[in-house]
Amino acid sequence: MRFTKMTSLGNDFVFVDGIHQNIHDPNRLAKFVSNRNYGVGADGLVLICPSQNADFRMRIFNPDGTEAQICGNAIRSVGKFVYHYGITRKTRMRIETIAGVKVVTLDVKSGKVVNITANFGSPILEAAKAPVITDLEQFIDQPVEVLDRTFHVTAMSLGNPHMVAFVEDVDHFDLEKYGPAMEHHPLYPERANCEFAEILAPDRIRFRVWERSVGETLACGTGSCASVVAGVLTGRCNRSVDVEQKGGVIHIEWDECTGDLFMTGPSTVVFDGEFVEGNPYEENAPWD
Ligand SMILES: N[C@H](CCC[C@H](N)C(=O)O)C(=O)O
Repeated sequence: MRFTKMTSLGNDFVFVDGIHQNIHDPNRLAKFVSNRNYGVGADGLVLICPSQNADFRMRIFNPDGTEAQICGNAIRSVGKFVYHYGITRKTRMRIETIAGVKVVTLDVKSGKVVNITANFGSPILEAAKAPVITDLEQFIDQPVEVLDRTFHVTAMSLGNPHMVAFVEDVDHFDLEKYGPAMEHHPLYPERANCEFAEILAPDRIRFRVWERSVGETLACGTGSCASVVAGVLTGRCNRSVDVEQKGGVIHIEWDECTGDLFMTGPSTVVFDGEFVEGNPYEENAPWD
């Protein structure tokens, strides 16, 4: 089985072409490839599959084997992957996910994909669909007690669940302490990807993320969108924002007319390879 390692701002994934290869039990494969000691090492596994109603279908699995609905950095990387490996000549394509079909556009210069834009559509602000357990219709800037602190939280779905809290001095924020407690907070029946964000300027945000089923990652695409949406809804930022993360900067635009969220940034093909002795389906394996 061949695979490709790609990274988008340090949010790294193992990509497997499921169009030309037959992949069984991707949940288990995800645990194996993601393991940084026994496997390749990644924030998850991405399968590129044929689609009935779009150009391609993407499936994304977390390192614990659970399947997520969508991933912002991975879907942009899928756009680069299919072009880079000549699976398509299109520079604008529709990619199906559990969270719906998203349009991905490639910026190609001298045959190289330099930037990729994904349109995520509108964020889902209805609390019941975020999902958050509350009587409120929307969960915006609401006080939430976590351990010994109260955060003001905005919850939404980008296809996957997010919560955003604004903090001061995010670089010194104790993410290891509050991240897991927030991810597993009883408010979120499906848990949540948690973004702790600092406003640097109306057009510049810096955030750190504690991802559901992963922990801290260097960047999160859907989390960048969620941070800007929360910033706009609470009057903290503009609709066109550069979003800094540990792994780099991504640009987010939230279109006022259509409500669509656009994310633009790079993705790198690091290497490709072939599994030799690793057996992803081994019983009682150390990566379980
Ligand atoms: N890193 C991703 C999100 C992965 C989501 C996953 N951790 C979950 O929803 O369970 C991104 O760039 O949007």
